[in-house]
Amino acid sequence: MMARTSARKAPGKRVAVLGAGSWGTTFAKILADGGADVVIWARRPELAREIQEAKRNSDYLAGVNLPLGLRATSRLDLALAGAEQVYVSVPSQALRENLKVAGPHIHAEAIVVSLMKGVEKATGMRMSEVISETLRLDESQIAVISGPNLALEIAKEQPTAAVVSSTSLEAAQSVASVARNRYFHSFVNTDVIGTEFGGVLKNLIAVAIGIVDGAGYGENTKASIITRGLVEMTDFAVAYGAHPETLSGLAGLGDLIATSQSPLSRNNTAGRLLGQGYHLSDVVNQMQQTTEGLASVAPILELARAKGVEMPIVEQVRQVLAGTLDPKDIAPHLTTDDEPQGERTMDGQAQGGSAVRRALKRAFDQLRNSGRSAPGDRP
Ligand SMILES: NC(=O)C1=CN([C@@H]2O[C@H](COP(=O)(O)OP(=O)(O)OC[C@H]3O[C@@H](n4cnc5c(N)ncnc54)[C@H](O)[C@@H]3O)[C@@H](O)[C@H]2O)C=CC1
Ligand SMILES: O=C(CO)COP(=O)(O)O
Repeated sequence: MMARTSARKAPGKRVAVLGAGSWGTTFAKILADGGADVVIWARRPELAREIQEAKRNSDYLAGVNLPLGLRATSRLDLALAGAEQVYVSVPSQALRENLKVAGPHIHAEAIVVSLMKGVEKATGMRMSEVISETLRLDESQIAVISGPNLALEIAKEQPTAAVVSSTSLEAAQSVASVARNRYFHSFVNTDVIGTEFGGVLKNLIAVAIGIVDGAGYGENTKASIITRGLVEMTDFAVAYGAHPETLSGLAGLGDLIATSQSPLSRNNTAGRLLGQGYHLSDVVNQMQQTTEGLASVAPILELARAKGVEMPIVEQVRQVLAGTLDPKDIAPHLTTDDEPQGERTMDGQAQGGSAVRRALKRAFDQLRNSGRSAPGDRP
């Protein structure tokens, strides 16, 4: 008689997810559905218990069944023991304090992956920079993931894609091979700056879209802000060393479209409430989940000033937040009146700003000289 071969699958890579909010929990599901052995850390023991025992997270993902193999704990040491990859999804302003506690339990060779889309208010640092500074890891141990990824849609297994970025292509590919399943596809690139800033900046434009929506403007206004917003995003990111192509990819335009159009977006929702005339304090009280865009406006404008980048839309978001601009006046003033009209008034990314033009020229020169394919999202 022929021996039956065992159908049991080899255990997947052991990974940890820190943060059991809507994105952390959804990402844990993505990883577990892709075959990884996942332990998620929740701050609150009762939430860890609910995920562990009922395979539910009713506060953040009502009605979603989580994978049976997903484990949860409120103990960082248990979540991180043996984890080869650590995915972090806490509010950006809380990253540093969380890493200080988690750091000693993270394996020396683990890859730490940021799922977050904010900058640290006090320092203006990107999340990968905070990870690098706090954990003192080699660059090849840090990756970020960004893209059009509204948590609830993905938790319902609606197909989408994202970009895994690391300065080490090998690290990006290693993460992408784990963060991938039948409904979630991970592309890779090595432009960490562009990928991270794409996620941060689209939040600000989504707040602007929400504001004009709430103020009663229609599709032309929103399309104008999305398009000009992309120019601001690209100008800014390129000034900090990003490839312009990244901003036209999933982590830039892709996420901008998803976030600007969806009522599931907290940034868009917060903007809409501001546009309807609610004060910032009321909006903050009403938002029960992380709304990164509200905290990012001030540090991003400061970083923009440091590089001489003009961001008229983001500047007007700041004024609405400060209560010094009536939401009805945010559009269609896509440029300020008291500044000279220069190349900003030209349309199209190639003419949108001198930083973009310089970067495009640099990229084309490099391509001509190297004969390699353009940087960007790769399968
Ligand atoms: N929700 C989404 O659709 C997506 C969110 N993101 C990003 O993921 C990050 C996390 O967002 P969400 O999971 O949506 O937020 P959330 O508000 O749903 O969850 C945040 C989680 O962090 C935990 N946490 C740990 N330390 C904390 C502290 N000191 N203060 C407050 N909360 C603390 C909370 O308990 C909670 O479980 C953000 O940077 C967001 O931009 C990225 C892609 C999609
Ligand atoms: O980043 C997101 C979608 O890609 C989620 O957007 P919000 O944080 O605005 O909900």
